[in-house]
Amino acid sequence: MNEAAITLDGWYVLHDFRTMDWASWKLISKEERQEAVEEFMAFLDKLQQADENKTGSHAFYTVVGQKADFMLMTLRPTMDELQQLEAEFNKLTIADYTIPAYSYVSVVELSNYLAGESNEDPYQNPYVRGRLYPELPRSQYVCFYPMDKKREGDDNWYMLDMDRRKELMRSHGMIGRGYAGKVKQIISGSVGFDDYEWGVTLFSDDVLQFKKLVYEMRFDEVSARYGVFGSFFVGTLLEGDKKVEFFNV
Ligand code: VOV
Repeated sequence: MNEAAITLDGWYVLHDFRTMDWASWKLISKEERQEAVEEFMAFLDKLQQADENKTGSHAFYTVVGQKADFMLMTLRPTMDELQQLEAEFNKLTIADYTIPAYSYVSVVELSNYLAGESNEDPYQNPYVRGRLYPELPRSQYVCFYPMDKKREGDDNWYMLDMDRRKELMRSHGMIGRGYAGKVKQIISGSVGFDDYEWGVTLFSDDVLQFKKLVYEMRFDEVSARYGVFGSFFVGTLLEGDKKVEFFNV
């Protein structure tokens, strides 16, 4: 049997994509809308509190295009907490005016492909902890897509031996490194949790860097031969006054 990579697993992640039912939203009174927005803002403040206490993290972005209107991404130490947050959101008045568009369930993951030999407990390493329990940045743009590694005929990632996969991942990492400081990536594993094997979430202040990075990776063997991709979502940060303005009609 082939050797599975050993993963380090961090916070659980829910990407929740919603479309606004603007027609229904316009039918209620201005006061009712204001109350619903205030209630939602209080919910977002509570999420922000968790970010500050480092007991979780979240990101709130619009989505450009017809796939959804906004994305709420939440990270928590347990799947149970994610479920509770999702239920809490669904019970808010604003949720009555949203239509579920897409969701993705995963857990932040680091593999051992490029890890050196060490006797220390990686879960105690501050760098590793920063990656597994990330404080999501407030970058201007987000990009999310799910992906698989192919299992077809001769192109089967899961039939490659460990050394070959290490070699390929090294090349992948080298391309990624060229985007240091420009794009922050969060890779979350979703085998057994959702329809694809990983969720890829990218953050940047320059939206064009998503296109450049994803395009450059397409030529790298890991993506060129083995990458299978789901839908792409791209959006802009909702922060400060923009959060409330978004719901103005
Ligand atoms: C911003 C750039 C960037 C950088 C620096 C980077 C580096 C690295 C390293 C060093 C490693 C391996 C160790 C680990 O950390 O797990 C990975 C791992 C992974 N990556 Fe990556 N990746 C990036 C970016 C990046 C992108 C844009 C994509 C999407 C691919 C594309 O074609 O659209 C991606 C995918 C992945 C996946 C699915 C995995 C897990 C694969 C597995 O089989 O386990 N990744 N990645």
